[in-house]
Amino acid sequence: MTNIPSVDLADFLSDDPSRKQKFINEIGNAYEEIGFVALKNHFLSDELVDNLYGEVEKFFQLPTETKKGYEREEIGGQRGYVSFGKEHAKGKKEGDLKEFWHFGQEVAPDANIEEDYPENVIVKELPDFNKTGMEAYRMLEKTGIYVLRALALHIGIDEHYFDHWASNGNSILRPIHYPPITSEPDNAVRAGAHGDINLITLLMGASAPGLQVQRRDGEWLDAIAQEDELVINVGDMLQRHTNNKLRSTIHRVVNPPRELWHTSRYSIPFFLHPRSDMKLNCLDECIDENNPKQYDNITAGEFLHQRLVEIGLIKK
Ligand SMILES: O=C(O)CCC(=O)C(=O)O
Ligand SMILES: [Fe+2]
Repeated sequence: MTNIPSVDLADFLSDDPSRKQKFINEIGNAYEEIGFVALKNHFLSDELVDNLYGEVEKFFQLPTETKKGYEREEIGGQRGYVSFGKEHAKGKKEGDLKEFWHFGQEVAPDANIEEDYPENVIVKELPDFNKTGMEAYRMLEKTGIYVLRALALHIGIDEHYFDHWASNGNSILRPIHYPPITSEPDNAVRAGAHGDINLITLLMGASAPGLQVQRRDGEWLDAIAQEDELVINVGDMLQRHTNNKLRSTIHRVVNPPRELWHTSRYSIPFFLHPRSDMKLNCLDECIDENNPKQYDNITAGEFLHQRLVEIGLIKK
């Protein structure tokens, strides 16, 4: 049982226009309401997911000193390792009870892209870590672009509008380790209530309990997906661009009950970001008399910078 609607990407990819439209309606309605769906028939194979989890668990088991050697504070942790407790939800002072890794975009040399992304950090101890991470990155990016096509049709803009912005975008794959809890955490939680920064998030790992999403009436619901489903939600950039038509739902990861404190939790979100020069200005299609323009104009790059300061990864 899950509290979030389940949708099937095979419907969108079908030759049957009514199945394609069914997918568009289901995901569009879900994103105007709860802001989350569980998606099956994405492009990640079970084998790739298993391999990635294997590599990620091995990485987080490395000695703390080794992991810290992969930390890149000068780029706000946008690549490599970010230590336990460093990131906090916007507006909260206690750090989240998590450590994580960031894989970023790798643009083909002939892609003719001006954007200059920081280099990925290579883990020397684990020969397959980076290769496996980037394979998953590609499959999640591909899945995400199809989801954005469905959303473009739902909004009433060209199906391929987002393709240019999302391909070679500033997306991040973030394997997270929430370690066992060893003492009373007071106000700290595994992940404090937040909205994601980016356009959409594709999450592997919501088959393990902990993730909760906030309904419009304030109620918190457990978001549990099937093993083979990705949980996909709208982030603040897309909410802003669609003038609140699509909802970036607040979510959090709660601490387990005391008898499970000794267990780790792993999850792997893919934060699909556009290129930094994408204008997030509210789309004309989403503005009318009843819903006037709610946000000032801003680019994705400017918005990201603001938020990285607000969550403690960049010092002003
Ligand atoms: O660990 C999870 O299930 C969700 C993590 C999350 O919401 C995030 O990193 O933005
Ligand atoms: Fe999140």
